[in-house]
This record gives sequence, C-alpha cells and structure tokens, in this order.
Amino acid sequence: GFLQVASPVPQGPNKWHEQFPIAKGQRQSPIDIVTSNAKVDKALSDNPLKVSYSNNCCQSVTNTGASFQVVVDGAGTEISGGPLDSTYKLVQFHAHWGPLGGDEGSEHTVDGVTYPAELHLVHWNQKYKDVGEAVDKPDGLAVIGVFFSRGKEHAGFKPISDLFAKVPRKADKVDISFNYDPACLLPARRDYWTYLGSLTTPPLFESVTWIVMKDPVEVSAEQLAALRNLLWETPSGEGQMCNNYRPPQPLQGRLVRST
Ligand SMILES: NCCOCCOCCNC(=O)c1ccc(S(N)(=O)=O)cc1
Ligand SMILES: [Zn+2]
Repeated sequence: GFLQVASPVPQGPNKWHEQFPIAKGQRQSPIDIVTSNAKVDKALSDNPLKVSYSNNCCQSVTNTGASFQVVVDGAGTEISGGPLDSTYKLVQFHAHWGPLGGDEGSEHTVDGVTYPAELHLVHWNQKYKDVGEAVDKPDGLAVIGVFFSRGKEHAGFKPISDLFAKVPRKADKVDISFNYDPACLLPARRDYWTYLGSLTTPPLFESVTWIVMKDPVEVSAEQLAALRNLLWETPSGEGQMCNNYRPPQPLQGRLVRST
C-alpha cells in the first residue's frame, strides 16, 4: 500500500469534518452576521449583560500552537444577564487573526466585512462542576467576541501584546505578575449580537452562546504585528502564526438577536 505519512501540521478548517463530523452541524461558528436579519430583542436590554471581572485574575500567557491564551483564575470574573440564564465564569481569552497588514482575520463577519483580528473571552456555566464538564453541553460556554480594528494603540492590550515575544513556541508560557482587568478590552458601547453556536476550533462542540460586540476596539498596526511574534508549525517548518481563523459557517436558519 501507499506509504502512510503522519501529517505533522494540523489540517485546515475545510478538512476538520473528516475527524469532527459536527463541523457540518446545525449550530456551527463563526457566522456572517447579516445586520438587517438580526432581531432586536427588548429582553436583552431589560436584563443587561453584567460583566464583573477582577483585576488580579490573569495568571499567565501561553502559546497554544494555535493562538496566544491568557489563562484566568475564574475567581470573581463572572458574566450574567443578557442572553444568559445563569452565571458564567471567565477561564481564558485568546484571539484569531490574518496575514500581516491584511484586513481579514476575524472569525465572525458583519455584512461580509472582516476585521484584522477577533478576541474571544471564554466563560463556562457555573451550573457545571468545571469547564471540562461544561465544554460540550448546549449551554456550557459563553464567549464574548470583540473585533480588533487597526488604528491607535490600545493601552489596555499593550501589557498583553508585549508578552507575545516571550512565548514564541508552542507550550511556551510566561506568568502575568501585574494586575490586569480584561474588561479593558471591551468596547465602551456594550451593544452586541447573540446567537447559539459552537467552538470555532476542533472539537467544534456546539456548546457556545455567542455574544459578539457590535463596536470594534482599535489596536495599533504594531500590536497586530506583535501577534506574529507567536510561531507555529507550517508545512515548510516553523513560521509566524497567522490566518488562525475559521471562515463563516452556514446559519442553518438560526436567529441572531441584537440589543
Ligand atoms: N479533542 C477532544 C478533547 O476536547 C477536550 C475539550 O477541548 C476543548 C478545548 N477548546 C476550547 O476550550 C475552546 C474554547 C473556545 C474556542 S472559540 N475559538 O470558539 O472561542 C475554541 C476552543
Ligand atoms: Zn476563539
């Protein structure tokens, strides 16, 4: 038979369905948000999304081989209200981005418009005993998505973007010794779209209530470039981590609600 070679680098999004059939499921993420089809739901504003993070919750930054990941000690970093029926605790945040200087890179798109990057703040439902139990339950996770646009430097993101050069390789990790409140990464205006979706990377569990902030936050070209201090495996060996985003998936008739 043919020589079977192990594929040393992870397969791209269009191959994930071979090992993760749910990739072709009914509530996959990301999606293109068609703003004219989003339905304003008064209930979302009647019970505003409550974000209460502490400023000493961030423990470390690591290179996961697919993104940077700031690991958070969930104590006192909770969200509730809005589309959520219970309290969810922050466990980590990471991002997805495109090529150097490009405008693609976000996972969600808005009327077909892409942003250079998208931040994800990942929370798990406190009705479960830990994130491992929550991660594959239909109401297990809530992820806040924040679009990054290219503009002036984001002072709040700088302490984090300055750490990327310290974690160039997979599994590299650096402790966060300073106080840091991740709420500084949210836009001032807290309007959002929300819909039921999935993890955007394998295992693609359909367990996420998505909360995608309408307003992007500005970060500088240098801060976007700092994301490329992270390295990963490419077919031609080690290279700059980029284009770690999944393209929009079929809406499958889902409703997107809006504040
Ligand atoms: N591979 C089978 C074992 O899976 C164990 C659970 O893996 C879950 C790890 N992944 C995540 O927690 C995870 C969390 C958030 C996002 S995203 N990009 O949708 O915000 C993607 C992934
Ligand atoms: Zn993500």
